[in-house]
Amino acid sequence: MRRFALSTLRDFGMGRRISEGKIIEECAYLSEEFEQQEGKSFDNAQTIHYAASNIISALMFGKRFDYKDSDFKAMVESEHESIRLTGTASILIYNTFPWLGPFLKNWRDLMKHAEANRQETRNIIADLKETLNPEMCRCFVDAFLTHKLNLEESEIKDSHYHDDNLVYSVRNLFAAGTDTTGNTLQWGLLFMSKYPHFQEQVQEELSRVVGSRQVRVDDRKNLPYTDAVIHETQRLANIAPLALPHKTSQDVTFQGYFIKKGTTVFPLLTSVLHDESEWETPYTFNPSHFLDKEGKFMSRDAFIPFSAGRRVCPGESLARMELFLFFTSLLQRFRFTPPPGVTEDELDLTPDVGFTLSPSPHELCAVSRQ
Ligand code: HEM
Repeated sequence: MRRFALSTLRDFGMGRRISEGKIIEECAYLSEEFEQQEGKSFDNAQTIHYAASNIISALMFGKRFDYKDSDFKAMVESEHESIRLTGTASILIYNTFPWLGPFLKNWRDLMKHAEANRQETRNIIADLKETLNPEMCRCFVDAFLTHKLNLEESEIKDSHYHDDNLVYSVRNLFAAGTDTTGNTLQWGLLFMSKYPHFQEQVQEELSRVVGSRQVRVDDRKNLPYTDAVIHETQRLANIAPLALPHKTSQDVTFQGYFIKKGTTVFPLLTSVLHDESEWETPYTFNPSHFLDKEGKFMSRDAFIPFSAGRRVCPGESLARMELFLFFTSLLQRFRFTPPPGVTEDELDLTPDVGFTLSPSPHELCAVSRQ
């Protein structure tokens, strides 16, 4: 999937087309939803996932969805549930003994969610096919279909560009791009509520450097403290602890261990992101991990939440742009606090374990700063 999906993304120009503007527009919708809570405590998980999902939707389908659209909500929630199920013990056992699948409730639920999501994707693709104009590419689906038409006209057979692969690619990108960014942003707001002195420093820097205007990607270089807080959020939250399974393409000896060609390998990102020999306080939220003595931003080799090498996350630059703009826009507008009657110490950082790590269900207040 990776090779042709990436070349389609390149044809479509992921970085260029999903402009900063689209994310900024989504920041406004997200802030509006938060504003409507009038400072009362609420669970921000769904709204944040809808916002992240809309960026992928704009890329895949050329449009965003209303947060109240029931088909869209069902699709995002079903994707979230699928990722949770993928990390359950029974599905991990199924991965080793696939014949067990039909006997496992989680496997049957996972298949149900997967089929529902594929069907919803087929419906959206059918609408886009009806209005396809090869001269005017609106989105990833258009780029894929146009490439497919060109191959058919040149009578090239056996290509990867067929309908099933389009559905699977869209689903993979949708799943990979929603929960990851959404969970990270949720962690960021939870850390800010738990550690208000870090939140105040971010807000002080934002007020001093940007003021009340909209933050732009270009501002990042002038916001070292905020950048460090976002990096530290990704490091400590460690939302993709197992990355994705890889397979060795040849026999290899690694740190004295022989690994046979064709062995499935999980690159444990936790072992790097929480490595005691790399980080001064590996288990504590500490933005200084990314700041030098003069307070300038400092990158670290052991910061690999997007993994590394040839299979590094292809959505990294998009995700980094999203995290920066969503996080700064929200902190400019709101102060995040625990619900009334709950102390900062009582905010629980135990993750909800699925294939990704999301914060356990919780509520926060978003108190308007204006
Ligand atoms: C905070 C956000 C994100 C994090 C932490 C993250 C992290 C990762 C990691 C660790 C992997 C596994 C790499 C490996 O195999 O070693 C991965 C793969 C992937 N990511 Fe992301 N990701 C994020 C956002 C995104 C976004 C926004 C997209 C969508 C454009 C995306 C698309 C993908 C895809 C398609 C793969 C699979 C690539 C393959 O099969 O080789 N990710 N991501």
